[in-house]
Amino acid sequence: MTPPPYVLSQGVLVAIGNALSQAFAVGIGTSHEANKPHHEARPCVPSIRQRSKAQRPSEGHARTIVEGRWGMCEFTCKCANSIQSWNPAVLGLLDSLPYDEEVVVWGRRWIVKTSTLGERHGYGVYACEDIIVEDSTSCRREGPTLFPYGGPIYKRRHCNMILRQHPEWKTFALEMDTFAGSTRRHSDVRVIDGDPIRFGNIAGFINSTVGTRPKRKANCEWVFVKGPPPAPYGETYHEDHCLVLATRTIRSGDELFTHYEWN
Ligand SMILES: C[S@@+](CC[C@H](N)C(=O)[O-])C[C@H]1O[C@@H](n2cnc3c(N)ncnc32)[C@H](O)[C@@H]1O
Repeated sequence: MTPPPYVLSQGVLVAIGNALSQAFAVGIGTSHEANKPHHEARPCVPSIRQRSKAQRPSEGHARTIVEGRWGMCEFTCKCANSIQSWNPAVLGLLDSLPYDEEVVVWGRRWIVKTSTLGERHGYGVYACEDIIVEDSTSCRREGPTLFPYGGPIYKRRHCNMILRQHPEWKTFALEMDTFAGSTRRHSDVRVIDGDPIRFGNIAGFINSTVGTRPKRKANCEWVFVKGPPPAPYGETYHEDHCLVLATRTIRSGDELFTHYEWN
């Protein structure tokens, strides 16, 4: 015998309809917000970039630091044909760096303002919180990570060409492969264009101890590290990179200094 067709009352149908429409609305995130005017809508979920600005990198990350010395480079060359674009967010840097205003980079607070060296030497980077280095003599290269030295990477020969056209960029170019044992040819050595204005590279505002009076002591150092940066930055940036590490305890209000030839 054929079973009778299953008949639902109108009340049951309405109840099911309401339940379905509610479930669907929750699924697309509009249930109780749907009737609000547009400007009251909640902000969207933070992007990786927003999160990375506020997050301090994991210190447990094993670093393979390559011994060597890095310095700003001087260039001469002919002409440029390819200038790379670069997104500061891939290394957790800010799009732009305001002066005289606190910013958070890699989970620490900093301010960029006129250097203690004096106005004619431009800006410097100051800590807005204490950064403790436990044993500054024996752990020099194990100090806390401050932030990366970021920007588009060029081979030296291409950078030479570009800097010929833009001589104002040269003070921020950092050579990566200058350590003993590097097998790269001179012209293939990689150079980071770390212009802080164009690329949010806060490290580009760090001044040198060289020639300072009274003599400034270096409290940080940039190092070349094989492989990606510590989490969460390694998720989007997979290459070798340069980091700025604290080498001595830095107190809130101290200006960062490292040793590099700039003249
Ligand atoms: C990487 S930038 C540092 C940020 C720079 N003060 C600025 O505002 O752009 C290097 C330049 O800063 C200046 N500078 C860095 N260290 C210095 C020092 N010890 N004495 C004088 N000027 C210095 C020089 O003009 C140098 O070319």
